[in-house]
Amino acid sequence: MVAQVIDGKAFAAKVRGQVADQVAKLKEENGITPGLAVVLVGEDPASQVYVRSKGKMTVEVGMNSYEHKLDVDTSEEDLLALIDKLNNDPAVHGILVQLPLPKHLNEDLVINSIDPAKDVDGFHISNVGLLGTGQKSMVPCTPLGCLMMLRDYHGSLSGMDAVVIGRSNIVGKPMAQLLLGDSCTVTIAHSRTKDLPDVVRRADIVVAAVGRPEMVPGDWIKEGATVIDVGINRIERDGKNKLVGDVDYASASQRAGAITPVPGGVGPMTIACLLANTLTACCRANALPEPEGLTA
Ligand SMILES: NC(=O)C1=CN([C@@H]2O[C@H](COP(=O)(O)OP(=O)(O)OC[C@H]3O[C@@H](n4cnc5c(N)ncnc54)[C@H](OP(=O)(O)O)[C@@H]3O)[C@@H](O)[C@H]2O)C=CC1
Ligand SMILES: Nc1nc(=O)c2c([nH]1)NC[C@@H]1CN(c3ccc(C(=O)N[C@@H](CCC(=O)O)C(=O)O)cc3)C=[N+]21
Repeated sequence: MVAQVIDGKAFAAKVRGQVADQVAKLKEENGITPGLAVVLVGEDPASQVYVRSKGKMTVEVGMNSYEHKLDVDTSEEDLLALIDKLNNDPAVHGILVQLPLPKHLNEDLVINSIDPAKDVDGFHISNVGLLGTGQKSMVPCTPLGCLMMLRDYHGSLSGMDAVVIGRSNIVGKPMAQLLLGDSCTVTIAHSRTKDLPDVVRRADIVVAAVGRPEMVPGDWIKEGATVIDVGINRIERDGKNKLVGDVDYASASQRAGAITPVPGGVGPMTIACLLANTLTACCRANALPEPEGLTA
């Protein structure tokens, strides 16, 4: 079997188009422009690339983008003061603090100081709790993007066996919650999982969020399964820098029914969902109806 490629890049462009339409409507009918503030501490090159790309796409859909670049040795006090300012700024509907933060900053403390209503990453404990109890929340962008692609491809996910490899707070755990919410039978695998190949072989849906280049080979994939590859790994091959996922695409695409590529799969959907979340936050802040099809 040769897998159908799930084109995250094209899907993301469609989602951004929907967001742009809604933003135009908000401006015209309500005189409101959604605003997204992105905070970057330090000069990690990969983070700088993402932040630039987020800023560009924010402006492209008609939103205001506020970038705050702080020195690598910024104190916790100063960072918290900035977040407080953004929490109280009515022009800012979404706040994203780029992770990882430099070691001297307490990530949990920083994230939990963001107003949950503006927490477009969905990382605040209050949003995590709301998601876990099936209540309306801000849903983390990467898992939301994966869910949108799965729903688009399958329609209903009800009753499917899903295996999520990885249990991080930003991808694995919220992904598992969303799949459970769509009535999958969910297994969360991690570095201590016994017989990982056998666990993965049972899955109708495999979501790989590990951070290990091409660690999932094709022969772990059940014939016809859907594979969502979250991994973003930079490697050197044949003297060239390459971006590869956590799944060995060449072999997995010979067995899967559908698969997301890297690049051009989950990554672009993450940014599209960040914009969708900012729009949702803006609508909620103004007691306006929420955009349809852009939330979980
Ligand atoms: N496309 C996108 O938009 C995004 C992509 N990413 C990418 O996704 C990947 C995962 O990110 P993130 O969740 O933040 O990573 P973390 O490092 O926080 O988590 C990795 C998880 O993988 C598990 N793991 C590690 N080694 C193995 C192994 N050999 N077998 C099984 N499980 C293992 C770990 O288990 P344990 O808990 O036991 O240590 C952990 O739960 C990275 O490549 C990252 O770059 C991340 C965010 C967004
Ligand atoms: N607070 C916070 N929220 C995040 O959502 C967050 C974060 N911190 N820290 C880093 C990770 C990673 N992440 C990606 C976003 C887009 C692509 C993306 O667009 N990737 C392109 C390729 C980009 C390239 O060429 O480097 C693709 O896969 O096609 C990848 C990764 C968001 N993250």
